[in-house]
Amino acid sequence: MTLRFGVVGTGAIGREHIDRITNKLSGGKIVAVTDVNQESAKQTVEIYQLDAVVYPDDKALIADENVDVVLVTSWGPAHEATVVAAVEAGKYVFCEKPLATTAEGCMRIVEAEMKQGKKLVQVGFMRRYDSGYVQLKQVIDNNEIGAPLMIRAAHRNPIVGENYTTDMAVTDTLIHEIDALHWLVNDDYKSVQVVFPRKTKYSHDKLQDPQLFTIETNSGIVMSVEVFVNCKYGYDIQCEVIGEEGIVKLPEFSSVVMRKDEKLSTGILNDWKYRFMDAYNVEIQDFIDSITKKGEPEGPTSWDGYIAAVTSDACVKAQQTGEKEAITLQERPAFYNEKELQTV
Ligand SMILES: NC(=O)C1=CN([C@@H]2O[C@H](COP(=O)(O)OP(=O)(O)OC[C@H]3O[C@@H](n4cnc5c(N)ncnc54)[C@H](O)[C@@H]3O)[C@@H](O)[C@H]2O)C=CC1
Ligand SMILES: O=C1[C@@H](O)[C@H](O)[C@@H](O)[C@H](O)[C@H]1O
Repeated sequence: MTLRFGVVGTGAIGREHIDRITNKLSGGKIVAVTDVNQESAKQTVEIYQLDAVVYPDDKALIADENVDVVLVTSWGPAHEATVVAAVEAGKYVFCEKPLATTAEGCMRIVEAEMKQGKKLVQVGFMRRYDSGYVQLKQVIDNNEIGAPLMIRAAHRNPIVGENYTTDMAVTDTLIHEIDALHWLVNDDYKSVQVVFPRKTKYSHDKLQDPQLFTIETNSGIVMSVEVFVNCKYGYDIQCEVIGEEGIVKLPEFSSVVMRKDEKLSTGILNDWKYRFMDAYNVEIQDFIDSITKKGEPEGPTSWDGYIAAVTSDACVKAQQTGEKEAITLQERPAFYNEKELQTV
């Protein structure tokens, strides 16, 4: 069985996912595309030589009975309307982060999905498919370092654009740690506080950079997460979990070691695309396989999208107040408890 994808948003990551579904993965095919920029949609069909219909908007694409899956790679604020419409039409959905820009929006998706009586939606939190994170989780789940007590993490981008503002350090960037860290330790968040260290001269007026988030979980694990998006030297993701009996850390990205000019050096990547390339491949292959073999996606759910949105709202509030802000989730519906999420 081949899953037929309709893509909403043919920008950067939309095209990358189209490329991987068409040329690298198995079991999927692009049959429809749309973009508010119709030229971009048409160009995409040409560039990737797709046998796909170009639709004027997401509604027309969702209505196509040849579309089994709606791949949502438009801008964040547009996600909710497309996902709700696709779910109401009974289509599977793979939605890039954020699932919706508000917790209420995510809850509307949760409700629409529960009404359909089966899981249809997966959120693009690809770190759960990164081999380093998967190894970290196995070590923690096997109790090899005892109970986790603290996490030290860092999310560093070399540079961001002029339109990237202080809140986007949360909604665009920290959101990946928000999803990955509670998943790593099987715990829910309780509170968050933010401090702003001395600002780098490389940042602009509307961006406080770097930022340091202290997030506490219900069991008392304290997570210190740095977001630094003008770090200059490269794209760098760090995560170290300190347990009662040992410490486990993400591996460094593998690169050759060079001896030259009296120096021993190794490369650092400069872009998330390369750092998480394998994770995106595994993530989307797993999405395709779980639907074709088991009838529903098994990756991050709409409820995970909701957790991320509630936490993200609290982090943005904490940026504004400077106070410790509570992170309060509604009770998890049994619908999202059915089985443990599977990853690679
Ligand atoms: N998982 C990850 O690591 C990453 C996730 N993302 C997420 O993917 C999404 C897209 O990001 P990019 O591709 O970088 O942005 P982009 O700006 O390159 O592409 C977005 C495309 O969506 C189109 N679009 C916007 N609203 C639309 C609508 N209502 N209907 C149809 N088309 C619409 C735009 O015209 C544009 O072509 C964002 O939500 C972003 O946060 C982006 C980069 C990495
Ligand atoms: O999702 C992503 C980007 O949108 C974001 O801007 C980067 O900070 C993240 O590292 C990347 O994974």
